[in-house]
Amino acid sequence: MTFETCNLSITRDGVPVLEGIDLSLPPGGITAIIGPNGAGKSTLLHAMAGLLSPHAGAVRLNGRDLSGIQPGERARSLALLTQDQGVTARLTVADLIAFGRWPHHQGRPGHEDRAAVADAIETFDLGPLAARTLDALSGGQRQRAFVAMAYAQTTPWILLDEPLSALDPRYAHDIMRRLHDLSRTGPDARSVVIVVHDLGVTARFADRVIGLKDGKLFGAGETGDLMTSDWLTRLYDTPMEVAEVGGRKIPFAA
Ligand SMILES: Nc1ncnc2c1ncn2[C@@H]1O[C@H](COP(=O)(O)OP(=O)(O)OP(=O)(O)O)[C@@H](O)[C@H]1O
Repeated sequence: MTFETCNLSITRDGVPVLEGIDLSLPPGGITAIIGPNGAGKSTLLHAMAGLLSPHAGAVRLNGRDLSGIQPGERARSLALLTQDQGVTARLTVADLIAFGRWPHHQGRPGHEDRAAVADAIETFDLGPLAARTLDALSGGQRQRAFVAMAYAQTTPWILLDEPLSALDPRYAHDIMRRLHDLSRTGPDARSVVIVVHDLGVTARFADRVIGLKDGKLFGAGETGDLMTSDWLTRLYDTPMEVAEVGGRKIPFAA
């Protein structure tokens, strides 16, 4: 199942924020969307999820225009985790994750739904926290629960808008490692698209990178090919270096 944007342009409040974005994402692996603040990363993710209608161009899932896919089928094809989920803090972790199954059961959960919730709780190591309410979790634990909710939707595509913000390195790496594992496990592998600011995490875990700048596609390709000081310096308009430590590339602002 490929995800494409064809000459995608998005206007918000009459102002163009994305222009002529052409992308083709193959299934599997992690794709990181990076770029300066205000470049249009969240806008692109929301457009890919069908929450913003294109001003021009199209988003295509497996060759089909997203606008022609019914909401139920869309919800079974892709899960979007936005920055502001707006759910009540009194919800338990297990209820939150079960909530993600709604498009599948519409209020009448069955065996498959319960199995998906149990799998998400196990995959994201949330067993000891399952009965806790969201307001009784640390920021990192809460983020993990939200990512698990997206995972429990068992969609081929998982779109995550800055799920690592406010996480310390241990939690950030923990979530990325889990996403990395589930994006390459055979026929059930999920395809993950993630908006991220942490370039260290990107260099380490992303298979592909999409760079956005001023609402335009700055570049897209294999992470190893793009993570160079020259490309990052031009993307961020600030001097960037890429150090190599223990065989790993570590980008940083010089
Ligand atoms: N709801 C909205 N209404 C109008 N304009 C918006 C809205 N949301 C975002 N924008 C504008 O669209 C542009 C792109 O914003 P977007 O949030 O997609 O960027 P971003 O790359 O995700 O930024 P950041 O890294 O700061 O989160 C910005 O100029 C922003 O002001």
